[in-house]
Amino acid sequence: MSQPEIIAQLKDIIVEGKVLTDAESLSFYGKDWTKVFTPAPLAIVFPRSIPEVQALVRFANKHKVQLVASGGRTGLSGGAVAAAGEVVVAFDYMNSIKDFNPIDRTVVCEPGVITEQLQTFAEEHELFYPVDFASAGSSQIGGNISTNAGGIKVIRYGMTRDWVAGLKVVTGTGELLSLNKDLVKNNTGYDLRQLYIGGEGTLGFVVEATMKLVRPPKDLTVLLLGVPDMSSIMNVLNSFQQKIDLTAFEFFSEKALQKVVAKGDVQRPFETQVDYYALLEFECLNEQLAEQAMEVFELCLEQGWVMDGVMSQSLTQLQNLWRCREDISETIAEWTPYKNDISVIVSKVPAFLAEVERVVSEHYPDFEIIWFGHIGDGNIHLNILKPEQLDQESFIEKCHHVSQWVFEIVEKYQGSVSAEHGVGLLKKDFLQYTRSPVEIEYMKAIKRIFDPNNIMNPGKLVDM
Ligand SMILES: O=C(O)CC[C@@H](O)C(=O)O
Ligand SMILES: [Zn+2]
Repeated sequence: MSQPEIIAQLKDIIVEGKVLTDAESLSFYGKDWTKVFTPAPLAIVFPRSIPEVQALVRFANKHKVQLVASGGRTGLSGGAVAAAGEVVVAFDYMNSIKDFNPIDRTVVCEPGVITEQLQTFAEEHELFYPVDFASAGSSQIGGNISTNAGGIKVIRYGMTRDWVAGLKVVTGTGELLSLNKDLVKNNTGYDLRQLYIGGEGTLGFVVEATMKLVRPPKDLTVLLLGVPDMSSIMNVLNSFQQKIDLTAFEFFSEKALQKVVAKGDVQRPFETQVDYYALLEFECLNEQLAEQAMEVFELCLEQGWVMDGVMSQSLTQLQNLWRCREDISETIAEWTPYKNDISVIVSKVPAFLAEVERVVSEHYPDFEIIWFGHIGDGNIHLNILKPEQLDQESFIEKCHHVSQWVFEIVEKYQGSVSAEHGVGLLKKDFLQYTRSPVEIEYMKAIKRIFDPNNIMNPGKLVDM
């Protein structure tokens, strides 16, 4: 079937929604936040109902049309990129909250519901949706599920996976499956829901999700601490965790802070300049907890693990302190950074970091390195900034080369080459540092079952 014929047929299938083929839309919907791939989709379709999605998948199977699911496209691994004539399936019009069940504390969402929309809905009902990250204002629930989004509260609340009570999916053959039926207890064999969470759209589309909510945290307080070196950060984490249940424990380097402050919207938390900063958050429920936090803070000062610090006294101050950390990714985007999103178990972080630091400073002597991340759950974001005079291609080639050294350390420590951003196109070549060859074969076999014609986000995660 010719391309104009495919487009004409798409318009017949997506009756209620719309189909776009203009150059601007193709470019806009064909890329995510990686920005390194050149978008080249055939068309963008906007279904409005599950039957439309099913009809689309059946048509795509018949004519071997490749489909790429598209949410807010805030991904950082190229998982939602359409660079090879695919049809992008955007869920922007399947964006309503369909049901709320206060007894079960669940919300039924269409895939295009924006994360912030769900967070606000939960707040309006005196509840809380805890998966949070800087792109919550544009990312969509369907995308969050397909990438198993993490974010800044994982240490306390886990990843998106922990908040999915049930899923409706359309498989790669157009079958509609209702997975887990929102049950808390359901021991009836393989939990297929879990395959779609983090499946990066390679097994089919998430077309409805029942998300869990929880009681909101009370009296959140942030402590931002200046820390002389990476190993001290872990001592700080251990000292606080012995006494207080934390809702977040993040870190970033002085370089990262400098970039954010230079933008002009955020102020330095305190005058003292140190190499690293730890941001920790907890529910300051009573006087006793506040005193305990101060005691641990003083202990850390005495030990030389902390050089200076500030504790939030108001919601505004808490939000401003958070911006020192949350604004980093967007701020450094203008340097087209090469991103590493790596993790190990928390107890291995100090030794792991020491080795990665050594390799990075040896192999990137001339590049600016920005360290930050969710160190409390073992996840480090290592961003290498592109020098202005270096062209994009040579930069990526050099970074790819150094990545292998980093990933060898990841493998040695049994860590992950993608802690939360997903594999997509960017990390596909490095999957074997975290997954064994047999595991990868099983993954491919699973894909063949759900998507026998390899039409669902082909070329992402694994090559078939
Ligand atoms: O840009 C990055 O490398 C990380 C983005 C995001 O996961 C964050 O933690 O801010
Ligand atoms: Zn992150």
